[in-house]
Amino acid sequence: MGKVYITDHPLIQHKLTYIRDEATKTKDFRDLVDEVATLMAYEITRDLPLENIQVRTPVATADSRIISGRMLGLIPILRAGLGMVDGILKLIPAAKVGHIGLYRDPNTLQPVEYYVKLPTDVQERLLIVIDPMLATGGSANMAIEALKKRGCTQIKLMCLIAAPEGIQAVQQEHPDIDIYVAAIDDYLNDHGYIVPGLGDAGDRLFGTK
Ligand SMILES: O=P(O)(O)OC[C@H]1O[C@H](OP(=O)(O)OP(=O)(O)O)[C@H](O)[C@@H]1O
Ligand SMILES: O=c1cc[nH]c(=O)[nH]1
Ligand SMILES: [Mg+2]
Repeated sequence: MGKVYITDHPLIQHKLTYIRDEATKTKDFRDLVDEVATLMAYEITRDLPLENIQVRTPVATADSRIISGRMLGLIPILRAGLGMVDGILKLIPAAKVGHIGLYRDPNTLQPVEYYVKLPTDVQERLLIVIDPMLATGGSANMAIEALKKRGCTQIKLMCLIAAPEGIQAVQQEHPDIDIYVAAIDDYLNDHGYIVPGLGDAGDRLFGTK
């Protein structure tokens, strides 16, 4: 079974409070999501392998370490996942970015795929699927499935807020996937929104409501 990591660093929790606050306006919301994504990237890359190298300092030769040729790929689920991409790229600028466009049908709550564009070498990369919200888990499951269908085997999932239902759905369908979240909330309401959550992440990021 994949593990669930709650990134409960005080800075992340502090910023998440203002992300949730309905009084937080679009610009601040976007900046905060960007900052939390950077902080979560620090946690999600914790197990990257290192290799020893020597580097010449102005004084002497230092036995030192660098990340061992691990190629990463960021896979934001459109739209809301886009809000976390730049924050992660600040720490991992060499990562390539693939996009999976999904929207959730408001009546059935089922995800509908409308766009997929991935790096050509996506199968060789360690992939981080990014979406602020893991609600029913339908969108994350469809995105992970789209990657597996194309031969990808190393996949992690990063979300800001998850519902218990979403975590369970991903664990059931993709038991090999580790999930990183800043918070696990209480439940889903009748409209499939996470309670207490933060509302509609895409609308709050892009000011579309
Ligand atoms: O776990 P689920 O029940 O599938 O719900 C989560 C999805 O819903 C939201 O996207 P939305 O459909 O609102 O699209 P948007 O990002 O374009 O607003 C969110 O960003 C997730 O992708
Ligand atoms: O609470 C939710 C659930 C799905 N999508 C969102 O943006 N928010
Ligand atoms: Mg939305």
